[in-house]
Amino acid sequence: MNKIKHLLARDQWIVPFLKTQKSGFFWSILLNLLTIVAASALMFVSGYLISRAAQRPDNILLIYVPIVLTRAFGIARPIFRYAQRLVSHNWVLRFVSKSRQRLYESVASTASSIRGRFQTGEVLSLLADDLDQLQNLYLRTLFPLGTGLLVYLFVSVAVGTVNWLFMLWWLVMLTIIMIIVPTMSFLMNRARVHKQKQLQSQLYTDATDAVLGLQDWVLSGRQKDLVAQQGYIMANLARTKNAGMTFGWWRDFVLQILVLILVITTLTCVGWQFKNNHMAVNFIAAFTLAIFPLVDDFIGVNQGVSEASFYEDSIERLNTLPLPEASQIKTGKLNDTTVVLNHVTFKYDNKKIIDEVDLVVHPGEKIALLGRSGSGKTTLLKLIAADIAPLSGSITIGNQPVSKLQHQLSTPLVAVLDQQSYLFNTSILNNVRMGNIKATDDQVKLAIKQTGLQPLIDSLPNGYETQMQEAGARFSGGEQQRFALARILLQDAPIVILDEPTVSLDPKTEYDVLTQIFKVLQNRTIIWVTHHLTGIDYVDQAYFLENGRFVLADTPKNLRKTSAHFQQLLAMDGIN
Ligand SMILES: Nc1ncnc2c1ncn2[C@@H]1O[C@H](COP(=O)(O)OP(=O)(O)OP(=O)(O)O)[C@@H](O)[C@H]1O
Repeated sequence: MNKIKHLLARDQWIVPFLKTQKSGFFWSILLNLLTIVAASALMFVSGYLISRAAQRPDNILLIYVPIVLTRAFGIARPIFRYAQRLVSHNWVLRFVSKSRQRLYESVASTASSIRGRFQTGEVLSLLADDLDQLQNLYLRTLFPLGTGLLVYLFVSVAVGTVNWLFMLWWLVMLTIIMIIVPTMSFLMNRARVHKQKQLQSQLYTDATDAVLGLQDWVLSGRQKDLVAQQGYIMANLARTKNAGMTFGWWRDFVLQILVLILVITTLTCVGWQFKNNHMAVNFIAAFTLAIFPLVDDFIGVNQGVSEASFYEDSIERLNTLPLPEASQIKTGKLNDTTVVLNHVTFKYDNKKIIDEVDLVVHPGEKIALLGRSGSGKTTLLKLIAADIAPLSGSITIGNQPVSKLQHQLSTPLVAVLDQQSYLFNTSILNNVRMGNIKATDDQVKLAIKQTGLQPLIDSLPNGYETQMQEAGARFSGGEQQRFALARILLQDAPIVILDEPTVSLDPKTEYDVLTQIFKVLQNRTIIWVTHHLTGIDYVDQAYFLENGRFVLADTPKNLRKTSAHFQQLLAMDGIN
């Protein structure tokens, strides 16, 4: 329980939404209460009517009024139920829609840092599973719990009007049914729920891993091992779920017994209370029958509270995500786009990756970052893109800290073209338009033309409407990168980061794509990480990074003359 309190105290997903959407929550609980009251009243009046109709009526009104009331409550109950469903589902769908949007923003705006902390499967699990859990938190736990507490008060007062001793008995029984049993079942169920969530998450992670590495499994002839591995987790998950269902069955059975005790004692007590009153005898069946509609609510509260452990983990995991800064107010455009790194240091797990680096990149300047694998090139890019923050030193663009800037501008400041462009199974136009969804068809077509793709488009029977197929499989690697470049053109970001965008291409295509990139981005700042020297003459400065420090920096022209290392690399790449 302390854990839940602690979680809710620093929660950024549930509590803020509840605070802004109080009225919907209130109406849902009120309508739920009215539904239960109408159902209970219907049974009460029906019980009275059945008993009363067995006696000779002194006055026809004694029969007629209950008949009208039975009709009224019979109609009111489904109406309240329907209205409650509308309000609660509308409320919850709004929550899910807002949360999904926030989750996507959070993942998109800090993709690199998320990639460092979560595996792809975990992110999928967050998207698919945890938000569904939170949807259930409202529908299955918070709404029934809110109504349950109101019913608790309402019934106690109603019973108190008949007999205060009997009210005490009801209070004891309701406390057991609505507080003690749910709390116990929550505590008993917790470990199992935790295990189920872990298995579910592992299933997502392993399945993602398996899909990404499917080719390797097939090539190594270990398909059976793959199936066995997944099967083992699935069987384990199914066992845990079955255990949960058995637990739920027993809990509901105990509840039914408790309700039965309540019904029998009510029957006895009401019978005793009215034993000397010929007229009031008719209320015995009425009081007893009125209890049954309450049972659904009692059981609902119990189920909801038992499942609360599911939400615990989901809330915790969602709260470990960074806040989506993209939703902050966006203002203006930056005039000066000089990038300045001043004594920047960065560590991963106490290992210094970037060590007191200084760098100035002027607007429109093109630089290349070279160095051995693991020397810190990508880390430097992430620092400039504000995906990670330096341990010490500062990174500014136009004299403003990059961490604040990236999300405050109305147009993106930094665009990234990396090794693998993300293309989707939709038309060419739609894929490129993702760079700027406000772009007109003509602007998208112009961007595609600038990247040298017009002859390809002209050769396709469906032209711009050609479907790219999953991950852009319809096109070659070089063509895919050109489409990604067209997106960047639409983005209009003054600084473009190139993280080995041509690494998977053959030398000729690599050179052609790089030529196109530097041609169409000639007015923008380019920071390019590369291992190859193909296209190196397009940059103004080349920086060599070693152990997190620049060990060499000059124009390619000078390096050709002065650096034996550079000459060696040129020779390795077959460049004169
Ligand atoms: N999320 C991370 N957590 C811990 N260590 C990391 C993380 N990302 C990178 N590193 C480590 O930081 C060092 C620098 O990594 P980085 O990706 O910046 O190198 P790189 O020069 O871009 O390498 P490559 O050319 O192979 O892409 C490496 O030793 C790497 O193992």
